[in-house]
Amino acid sequence: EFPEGDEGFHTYSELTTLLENAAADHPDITQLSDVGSSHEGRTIPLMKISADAAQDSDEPEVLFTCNQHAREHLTTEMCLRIVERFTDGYGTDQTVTDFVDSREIYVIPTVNPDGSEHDIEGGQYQGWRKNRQGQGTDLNRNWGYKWGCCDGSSGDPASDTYRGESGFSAPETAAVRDFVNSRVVGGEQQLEGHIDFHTYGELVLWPFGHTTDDVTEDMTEQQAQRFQDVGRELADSNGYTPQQSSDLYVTDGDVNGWMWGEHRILSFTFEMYPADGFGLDGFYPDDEDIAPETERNDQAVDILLREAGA
Ligand SMILES: NS(=O)(=O)N[C@@H](Cc1ccccc1)C(=O)O
Ligand SMILES: [Zn+2]
Repeated sequence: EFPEGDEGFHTYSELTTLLENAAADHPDITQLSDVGSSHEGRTIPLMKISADAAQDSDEPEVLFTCNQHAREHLTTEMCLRIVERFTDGYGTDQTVTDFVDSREIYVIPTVNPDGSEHDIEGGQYQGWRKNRQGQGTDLNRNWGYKWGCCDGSSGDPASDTYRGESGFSAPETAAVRDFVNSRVVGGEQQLEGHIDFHTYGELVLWPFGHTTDDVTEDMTEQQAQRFQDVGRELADSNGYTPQQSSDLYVTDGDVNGWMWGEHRILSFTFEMYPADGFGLDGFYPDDEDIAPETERNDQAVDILLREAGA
């Protein structure tokens, strides 16, 4: 359970109930399923939001993933905000209605349910980041593009950036990989945009993380320019700072590298509130901060949905 005073955050069972209720209340525009199970056997839920959700329409698809890192609970609330806004707002909010009618929106509110539940064990924050496999794998170093290539992760199982034994050695990254791979239809990847939500630092990040080069064998100058242009527009909308992720620090095996490197999906990381300098406390904002700090990204979500159709 969350500590006293932080009841506004959703536990795994509470988020599961919220998703089930949203699907029951909006049967025509939602399809609740899952992408597989975690190391400890928890289902990793997948919520699809789209008009005629039960059909695979020929519309641009977008994915939002949250809570790769266990202690970053505000990101779970960010994904639940997206679910609630695009279900409750359908038929009343014009922008929401237009996107639900013209896109297929996929939301995974927790990629790391085991780690997230461990982090709040006994109603005390554990400061936990990784999954619960052995001493834990950092899911955001376990993706199979340039895995372990560039000193952007650790080979020490005790490290908080332990990359795992191999790319996709964690069942959680493998499950999301399998879902994204399944969206290649007729040789075409249907997903065009992705945001992976993290805390904290108030940043908009884009690939690549494994090199400080803007242009590589998998990123042309024009493609790098598009990441910069869209990244800056996203950051203008929420007041975050835009930058290539390697300008922050070098990482390898991160999700954005794989989404773009493997599938050419326009993939960003958002580091949410707070900005900086709070140490471990920065991962544990008050639940009074949930509404303002998730709504702060509504416009950015709309920008990504627009870009997916561009
Ligand atoms: N949320 S965080 O504090 O772990 N920061 C993220 C930042 C990050 C995210 C995506 C690519 C490169 C770097 C991390 O995975 O290190
Ligand atoms: Zn993170």
